Amino acid sequence: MQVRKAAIESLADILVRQRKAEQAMERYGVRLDARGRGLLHELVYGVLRRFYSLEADYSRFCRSKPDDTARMALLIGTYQLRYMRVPAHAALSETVAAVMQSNPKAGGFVNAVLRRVSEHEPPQKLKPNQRAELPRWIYAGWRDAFGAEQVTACSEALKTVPQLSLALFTDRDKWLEQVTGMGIDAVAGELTPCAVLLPAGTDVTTLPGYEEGAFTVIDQAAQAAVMALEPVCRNGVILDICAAPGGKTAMLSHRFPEATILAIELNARRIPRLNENLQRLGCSNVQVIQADGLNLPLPSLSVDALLLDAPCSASGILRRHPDAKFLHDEQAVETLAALQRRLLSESLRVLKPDAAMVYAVCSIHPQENEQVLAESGALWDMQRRFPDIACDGFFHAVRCRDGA
Ligand SMILES: C[S@@+](CC[C@H](N)C(=O)[O-])C[C@H]1O[C@@H](n2cnc3c(N)ncnc32)[C@H](O)[C@@H]1O
Repeated sequence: MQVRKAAIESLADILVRQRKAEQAMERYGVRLDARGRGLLHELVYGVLRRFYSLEADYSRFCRSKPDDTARMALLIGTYQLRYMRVPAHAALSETVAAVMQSNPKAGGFVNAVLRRVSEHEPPQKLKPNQRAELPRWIYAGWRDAFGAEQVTACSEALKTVPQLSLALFTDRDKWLEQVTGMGIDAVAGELTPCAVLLPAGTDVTTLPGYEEGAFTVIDQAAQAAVMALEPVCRNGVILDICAAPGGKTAMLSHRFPEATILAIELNARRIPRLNENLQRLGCSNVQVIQADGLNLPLPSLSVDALLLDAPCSASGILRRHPDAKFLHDEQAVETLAALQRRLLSESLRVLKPDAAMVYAVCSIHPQENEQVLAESGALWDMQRRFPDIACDGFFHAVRCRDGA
């Protein structure tokens, strides 16, 4: 019951107060043991991944509009009935007991609605966005930009629990041999020469080489953006703008050991973790600088290569962060796109004329992709990867030298 109560409170934080899932679960799951936290994660992320069909499911049986607490309880109750192996009577009684702790009056209503859910099949008729488990505006935007078939393929991938994706800094074949010898199901990723995929839920700290910094956790589509940065001259300066928590910084550091990497991060609270990660991963050629990417502390035409991994709406990584569906709306995407354009313009200012540059975002909205680059005055070789089982959705673009 305590786990369901924490799930109701976490979901209210995310869906009503627009807080991030990780922060909400940290707050309400603090008194739970490891097993309880695992169940809390499953309930909260499961509901966020399947929100639209769950809502359509229980709403059929509501005669009045549930208040926020009852709504969260109905979501987790319906999720357990449809997707978990919890016996129906336990799902009902535990969820009702949890909601009664915060709102005793809602118990009878939640009980009655969940009972009816348990007695019926899921609804056959769902709107396209409900079937895709996407907000209407994302569904419509992607359908118009990429076609209905592509949205269906993306949405199926976004409903899944992602595998663990690593970038290895050591010999991949040898490492894979060692890990598979331990009975762990690991395979090489296809998008980069250092990518490895492991089953969802694998504890990275138990893998060989963790202590020695032999790998970092980073999706292989994001790795491909780093690999797209062309080699720079020895002793060159590479700027990594928007660097924390440092997955791409670490890759840059290992890929270009003779360069100096300047890792620029605005948010002071994210810098300790960035430093810790870089230290653990043995990145001795990185200098971390707290600065605003909109006002870089560097002269014009001074850097040899640059990676701009801009803040974005995270639409490509909804399977990892399903809360992002509820944290951004169309207006927020426009605001982010305006920021991305300004970061791009400042990046271009500090680049040497013939320098290499990659623009990257973990969103696939055209507004944050090609539309950001359209007025940059440069030509770009663009790559949009749609989310699938083996990788996140991601966009990166390499500046073409002859367009610079
Ligand atoms: C997409 S994340 C970067 C992920 C990172 N590159 C990695 O691979 O681990 C975006 C980061 O940009 C930072 N950021 C946002 N606005 C910024 C700005 N104006 N200047 C520099 N960093 C900024 C955020 O604090 C956040 O850490």
